[in-house]
Amino acid sequence: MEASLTARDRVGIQDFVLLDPYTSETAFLENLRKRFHENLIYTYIGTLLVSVNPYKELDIYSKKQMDTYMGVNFFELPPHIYALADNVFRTMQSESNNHFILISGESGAGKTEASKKILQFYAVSCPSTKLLNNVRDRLLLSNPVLEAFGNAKTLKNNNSSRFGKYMDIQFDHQVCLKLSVSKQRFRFYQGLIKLSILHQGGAVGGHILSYLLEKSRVVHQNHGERNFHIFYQLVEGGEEDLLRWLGLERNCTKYHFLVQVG
Ligand SMILES: Nc1ncnc2c1ncn2[C@@H]1O[C@H](COP(=O)(O)OP(=O)(O)OP(=O)(O)O)[C@@H](O)[C@H]1O
Repeated sequence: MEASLTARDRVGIQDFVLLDPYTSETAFLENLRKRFHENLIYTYIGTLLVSVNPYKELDIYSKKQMDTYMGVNFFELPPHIYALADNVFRTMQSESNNHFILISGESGAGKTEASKKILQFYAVSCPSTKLLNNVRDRLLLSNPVLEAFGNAKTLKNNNSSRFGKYMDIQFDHQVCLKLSVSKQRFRFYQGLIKLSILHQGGAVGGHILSYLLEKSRVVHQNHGERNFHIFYQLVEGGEEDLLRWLGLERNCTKYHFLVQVG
């Protein structure tokens, strides 16, 4: 596997545990900056993964990349969220106990995207049966719906999650994957992914629980922020019959609660 590491992958230090001086915040940030300039957004601190939001599409989430990280020892390849996801999954299987992935960071740091990348990785790498694919598809496809009703533009993030989310997928006879994304106050947000082994077998099902929805946003948005996406999607994209039935006009500016944007 060493052969697949390029000179670019070796920019800076891949694992902060090896950073010298390891207590220096300046050296820490300089290492992150150096790697970020090469579009290397991931760096380890041991088994912890530090991610810097690139705010642009990087070609690092392809099926090929997923295949590369499947079943490979954690430190053999450059740091990646797929390496972390794969490591947790395999450790869970070998140890037959529960594991968690905790995702935290400030608003706009990329937590929601990270949790989606992990789900996408499991969707490809986990054992597949017809029933399991059904559960997997529902979980993945529910994201746009949940984001429509629970996400909004804020000053820090155009697609900020304004609610907490708990997801639970049970894989038939093999594993049970639990995903919990909880929203905390003061614009700090944490995601928790729990993986737990069930008895050996096929897909069982799953459920999603949402909580702590920022309901006040419906009637009040701070300067420069917006209401939940769904209102704009409805007014701009709803079918004529539906809008007529709801007594709505196709013009967001007609509605006070949708135009509090500065
Ligand atoms: N790995 C990534 N690659 C490319 N763009 C990314 C990545 N992660 C995040 N982004 C960009 O940053 C934006 C904000 O990320 P995200 O919504 O995941 O932040 P968040 O930490 O969940 O924020 P909040 O707490 O406000 O919900 C995304 O809409 C996307 O445009």
